[in-house]
Amino acid sequence: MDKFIIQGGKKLKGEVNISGFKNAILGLIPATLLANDKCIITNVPMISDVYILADIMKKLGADVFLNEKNNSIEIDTSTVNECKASYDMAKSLRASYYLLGAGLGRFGKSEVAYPGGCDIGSRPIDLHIKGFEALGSSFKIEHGIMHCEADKLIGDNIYMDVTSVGATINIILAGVMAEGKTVIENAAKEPHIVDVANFLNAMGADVRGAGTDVIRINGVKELHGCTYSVIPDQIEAGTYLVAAAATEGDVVVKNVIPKHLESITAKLKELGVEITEYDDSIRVRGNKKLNSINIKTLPYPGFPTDLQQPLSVLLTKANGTSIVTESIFEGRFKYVDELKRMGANIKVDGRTAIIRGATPLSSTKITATDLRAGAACVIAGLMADGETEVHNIRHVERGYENIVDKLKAIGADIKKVSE
Ligand SMILES: CC(=O)N[C@H]1[C@@H](OP(=O)(O)OP(=O)(O)OC[C@H]2O[C@@H](n3ccc(=O)[nH]c3=O)[C@H](O)[C@@H]2O)O[C@H](CO)[C@@H](O)[C@@H]1O
Ligand SMILES: C=C(OP(=O)(O)O)C(=O)O
Repeated sequence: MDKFIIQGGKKLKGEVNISGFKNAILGLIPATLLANDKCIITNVPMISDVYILADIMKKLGADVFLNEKNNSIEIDTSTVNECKASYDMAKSLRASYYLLGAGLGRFGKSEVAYPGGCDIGSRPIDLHIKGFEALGSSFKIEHGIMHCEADKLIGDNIYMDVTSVGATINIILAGVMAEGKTVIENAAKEPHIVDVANFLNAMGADVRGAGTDVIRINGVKELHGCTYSVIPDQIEAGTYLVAAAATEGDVVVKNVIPKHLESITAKLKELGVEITEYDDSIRVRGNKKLNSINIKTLPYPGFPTDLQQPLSVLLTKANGTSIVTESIFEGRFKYVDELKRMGANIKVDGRTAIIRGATPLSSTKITATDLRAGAACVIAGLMADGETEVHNIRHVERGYENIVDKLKAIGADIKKVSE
């Protein structure tokens, strides 16, 4: 098991380059199954979730070449004849459920073990199933394996009563080669949905309206390979913006789409952090005195649940009481116990955390309970006096490419060591 050792109190300064979006590439890789051809994807983040998904594609029979040097992946799925992912293949990541929709779209049949992923609360898939059934698929779970099967997929109108990113992507994957028109109403609008739709369109699909709450798909007979570049990771970018502010630093976060980051930059400005936006970068200058603020996580364009944990750490530095409401995942406050051990004054009541600041954080041993909780722990270590050990960093490595090198390059004192 590896851990991070961080000597806190260093102001971050310089430039950091943002990688491709984890939550987009995790949809794009399963989507390649629909092509029966070769796809080349660039700007791929080299993170453990990508390695695991690439391995699953290999086990399904695809020809996969992951090029770490130029952050690309080539996937030829013409050698795949069926879509069966066992428990051992699917258990370690949530995104394995996209194989259900992609396999159904390509073969009319998919068998995928119930997915794993971060322990951040219940992660139902009823809306995914509702969508597949509307397109004509049957569904059953046997011995932990989900089975979908359709003689023929036929487009339909699907209304989602809860806005779900995963279900929106999965229904698009199943619907692109369905006969006729599929309409998804109350669709999620996250940038990664637009990225998956753009990728599928580059493969010859006809998906319109992604990024709005009505997505219209005109089914096509077949898809072909393409070359495509993943959008920048707005959650990684938001994490570095917060880390810079938390250390009262001065950092330019490069290779971002500022529009995707509006909900976080607006909150940072409200806190009293100086933000300057350029075409594809954002400069953040921290401030010693911060105002307390309230945040509520919401589907895009609201404040993202994935940045709730990193931003909450910064709120321990703000004067007064900040209230954080987590409306997407009920289990996303586990990191609070770690912060309390560092001296934070935080009370959690159900889906709300009340953070009283400003409280300095003092270093100790802390443990990442999930991916973004891990990012929060790293930021806490950067803020604290003395040496902080962050354990269970495999969670962090699921979603942050080269985090140690990137932080070191902007002045952090952080290293990864084996326990
Ligand atoms: C809306 C939202 O912020 N989604 C986030 C969610 O996507 P992810 O796709 O994991 O989660 P969903 O968007 O599907 O879930 C949103 C909400 O819908 C509910 N739900 C979902 C599916 C379903 O079939 N039934 C159901 O009731 C969930 O319990 C949750 O409360 O986690 C990802 C990784 O952290 C983030 O990148 C996404 O931005
Ligand atoms: C929880 C996350 O990832 P996943 O849904 O892949 O578990 C995340 O990206 O914050």
